[in-house]
Amino acid sequence: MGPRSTHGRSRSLSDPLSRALLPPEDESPYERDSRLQREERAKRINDAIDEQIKRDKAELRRQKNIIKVLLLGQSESGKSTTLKQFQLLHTPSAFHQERIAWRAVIYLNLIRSVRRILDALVPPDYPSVYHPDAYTHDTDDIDSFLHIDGPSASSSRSPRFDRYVKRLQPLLILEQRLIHQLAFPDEEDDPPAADLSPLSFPSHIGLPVPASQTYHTKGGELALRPTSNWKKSFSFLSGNESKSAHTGELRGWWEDPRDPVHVLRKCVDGEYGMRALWRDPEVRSTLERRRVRMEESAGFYLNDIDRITALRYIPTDDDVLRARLKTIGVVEHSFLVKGGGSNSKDSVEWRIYDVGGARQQRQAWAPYFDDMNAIIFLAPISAFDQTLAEDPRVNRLEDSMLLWRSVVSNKLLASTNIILFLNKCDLLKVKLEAGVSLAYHMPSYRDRPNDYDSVSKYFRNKFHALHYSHTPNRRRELYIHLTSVTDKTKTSIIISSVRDLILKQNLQYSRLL
Ligand SMILES: Nc1nc2c(ncn2[C@@H]2O[C@H](COP(=O)(O)OP(=O)(O)OP(=O)(O)O)[C@@H](O)[C@H]2O)c(=O)[nH]1
Ligand SMILES: [Mg+2]
Repeated sequence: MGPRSTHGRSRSLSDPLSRALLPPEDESPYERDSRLQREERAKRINDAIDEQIKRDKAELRRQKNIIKVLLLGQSESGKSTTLKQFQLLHTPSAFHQERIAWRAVIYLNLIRSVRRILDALVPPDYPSVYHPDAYTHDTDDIDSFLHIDGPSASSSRSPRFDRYVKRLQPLLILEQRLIHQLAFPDEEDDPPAADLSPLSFPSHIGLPVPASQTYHTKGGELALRPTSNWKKSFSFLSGNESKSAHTGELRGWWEDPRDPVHVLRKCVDGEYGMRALWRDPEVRSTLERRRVRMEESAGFYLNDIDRITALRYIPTDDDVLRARLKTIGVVEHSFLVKGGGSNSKDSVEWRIYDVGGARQQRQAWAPYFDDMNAIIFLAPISAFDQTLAEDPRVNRLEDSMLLWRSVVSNKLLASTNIILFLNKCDLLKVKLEAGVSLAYHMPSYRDRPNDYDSVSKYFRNKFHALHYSHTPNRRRELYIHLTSVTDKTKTSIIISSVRDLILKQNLQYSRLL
């Protein structure tokens, strides 16, 4: 069992019958009363049928010992990371086997961070530096980011930005090659070199192939459909895994000159290499001035450049949990857990559904609403000063709250258990300690203390109150956890308790039937 895609079951929103069912215009008061009574009776019958269908479904699931859990929340809230934690806990050997496949995603995350830094450093009126022609400029004629932004602007003319771009350009070409390899794992060869240019950075990757159903890179972020077989490309040691006849040593990708690790390694050292870029104090201060906090961005590996670019690098569990690959569509992952059925010896099949959280992806959620045992909703509370990637006018926390309100008020979910993860608490702590003020971004916080305990308590109460005032089912208990789902140890404890809770509620519910 493993991830598989599920197709959307669409629900028609328009009702062509409703106009035909409007009451006649010349209806008498008596006719109106009896019509309303008829309609009321019909509604009661209808509701009873709906309820019965739901019970039948639940009963069928119970007999088959299936538990279904839906992960919801905005993009980058941590849904896929939570799914990885479930996998790590219940199918650890499969998770470990797949670690190697994440190498390519982690390389791509690292390159994306480099590209984001270069994007942030590019001066507003800079010529199209990412265009290949830009590299023919006499670098001394081009103002650097240091020159344009800094107070000493008029005194220094440094071409450092251009030197970084030039030095790191092979990474940007490698990025396209990796995307192609992940998107088309069945192709033996690299795309022809001619396909790799011209490059159009920073915000739109010039793809070497026509836009495909398999993946997209809007905003420079890679996303793969669940049907894509991307793990295949990097799942083995370069296809030529073998033992050396002389030494008996394992031979792998590091011996393949075309492996991406070699290009990466060439870009690490030197005055304008990756390591120097990230350590450059002037780069850091420009990032700070422009309020770009790389440490809190998804897929952050800049503090691990040497380890990640080592010849024989194999991702650790933590690396895989931190890897960022945006979800599109719906991914289903299932596994068996011993015990917990109505008979304690039974195995229960768990099916976890991980959806895409970006705004364009949310219409795929509703068809899954009427058939779930529980929902785990993730709200990243560190995001109070950030805006959505898909719409920079919308504050992320505000979006999370609106989403939360619409989920808890949804009638289809009235009898579904809801567990709330107030996530990214590690980042929240760091942010508050760095002095970022919640009240500045959320005036309703007023003059309360800007420390982790007060802020997390405030959010807990806020989300709880939204549930209380909008739920159609006041008897539904809400369970709230403060989480950092990239933390393996803490999250495994939370997941175990969530799992036991869902099982208990499922048994209680089935006893009521
Ligand atoms: N530091 C930190 N990073 C986190 C936490 N939760 C998730 N992340 C990281 O945030 C990024 C986004 O997480 P995902 O799990 O991919 O988010 P998602 O909700 O699946 O996003 P979509 O697929 O776009 O809907 C990943 O790089 C995660 O490793 C957390 O609690 N703390
Ligand atoms: Mg995801």
